[in-house]
Formats: sequence, C-alpha cells, structure tokens
Amino acid sequence: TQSTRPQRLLHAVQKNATRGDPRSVVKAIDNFCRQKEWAMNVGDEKGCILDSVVSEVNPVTVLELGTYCGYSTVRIASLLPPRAKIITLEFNPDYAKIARQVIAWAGLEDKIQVVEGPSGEWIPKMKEQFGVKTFDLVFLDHWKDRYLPDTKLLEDCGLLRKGTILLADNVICPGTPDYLEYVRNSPRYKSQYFKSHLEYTKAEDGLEKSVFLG
Ligand SMILES: O=C(NCc1cccc(CNc2ccc3[nH]ncc3c2)c1)c1cc(-c2ccc(F)cc2)cc(O)c1O
Ligand SMILES: [Mg+2]
Repeated sequence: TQSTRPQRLLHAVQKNATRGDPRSVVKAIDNFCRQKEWAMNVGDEKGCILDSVVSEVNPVTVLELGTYCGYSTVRIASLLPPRAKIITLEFNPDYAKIARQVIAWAGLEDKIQVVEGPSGEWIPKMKEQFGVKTFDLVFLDHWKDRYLPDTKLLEDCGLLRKGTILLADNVICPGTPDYLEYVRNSPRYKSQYFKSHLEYTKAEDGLEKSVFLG
C-alpha cells in the first residue's frame, strides 16, 4: 500500500537525523520539504521568528493547536527550560501517530504531551485534565477558521493571563482574516505582524504575535 506524506517525512527523519538531537530533526524535515515534498510545517524562515519569540517569553506552560508531524512542537520544546511543558492538540489521529514518533526521535517525550481530539472539546478540560492554570504561550497552527473561536474559548475558560503571548501561523496564507481583525482591534490585545514567507515558497505569509492584556 502507498505510504502517506507524513510517513515519508518520518522516514526522512529516521534516515537523516541523529536520535536525541532536536536540531538535526528540524533540519532533516526542512531538507525533505525543500528537496522532496512540500509539507505544511511552519518551516525554517517563520521557525526562526518562532524561536525568537519562545526564547523571549521563556514559557513554562505552552499550548500548541495543530501538531501535524511535530516540527514546530520539536522546535519549541528544544528551547524550553527544564521543567517547562508543551501540550499539543492534534485532531487527525494519523498525524498524531507520526508526530509522537518524530518527537520520540528528537528525545523530547518528557516535555511534550500530544493530545488527540478537537480543540473545542479539549480547551475547556485543560485545567481539570492537565492541571494547567494559565498558558504563557499559545501557538496557533490548526484549522484557520478555528483560530478566532478557540481564542475566545481560551479567554472564557480563564486560560489566558495578563502577558500571555498568542503566536499565530498563516495569518496571510491561507489567511485568518476574522482572527486578525479581532486581535488587531480588540482593546484586550496588543498585536504585531512579523512578515515572512509561506514555508518553502516565495509566497508572502507571516506570524501575528498578540499579547493578552487581561
Ligand atoms: O491548514 C493548515 N494547517 C491546519 C490543518 C490542515 C489540515 C489538517 C489539519 C488537522 N489538524 C487539526 C485540525 C483541527 C484541530 N483542532 N485542534 C487541533 C487541530 C488539529 C490541520 C495549513 C495550510 C497551509 C497551506 C496549504 C496549502 C497552500 F497552498 C498554502 C498553505 C500552510 C500551513 O502552514 C498550515 O498550517
Ligand atoms: Mg501553519
């Protein structure tokens, strides 16, 4: 039977990356996507912006919406302080299965919890299920029409605190117009656009960084 693109991406990691070396896992995925097959990882250009935001925030508790193959999960987790954790939600079980193996290859299982299911169901259960008080950083990279409803849900569930950073991928391509309008016009957020390119292409895309003001 035919392999899937995530399976071929995992094989490229297992073939080309060093076990326990997160940076080599990131490099192996970027090389695969540049030389073999495009895949919807945040990529290296936007990934460097992600790295700088993570390093600046130094988060203890991170939420990622949309794991896919775990590329940004590994990128973020490799920069976290020792006791810090990242909870990453993935709706597609096939993606989650691959992501767990990519994360294991990077040796970051202890810092990452992959949760399978839809954000709308899991966000209200974060406190009781995972003992989360509030998130220091949220990386949005799932279905683009879910960014706004899930941001409102995070607010309503008291999962954001004064200073929580929301970092959203793909605000230009594929685009998240309703989310952008909200975070750029709401008095509860201070927003900043980081212009970049769609992963592995010359098309414009960018990340929107929004600070929750409480
Ligand atoms: O659409 C995108 N990513 C999201 C996505 C997509 C498919 C499946 C899932 C299933 N995972 C999922 C779903 C719902 C969920 N709820 N909670 C968790 C959760 C997890 C997620 C995307 C597209 C492009 C893109 C494509 C084509 C093109 F031409 C240009 C650009 C580039 C990107 O960087 C992208 O991130
Ligand atoms: Mg994306």
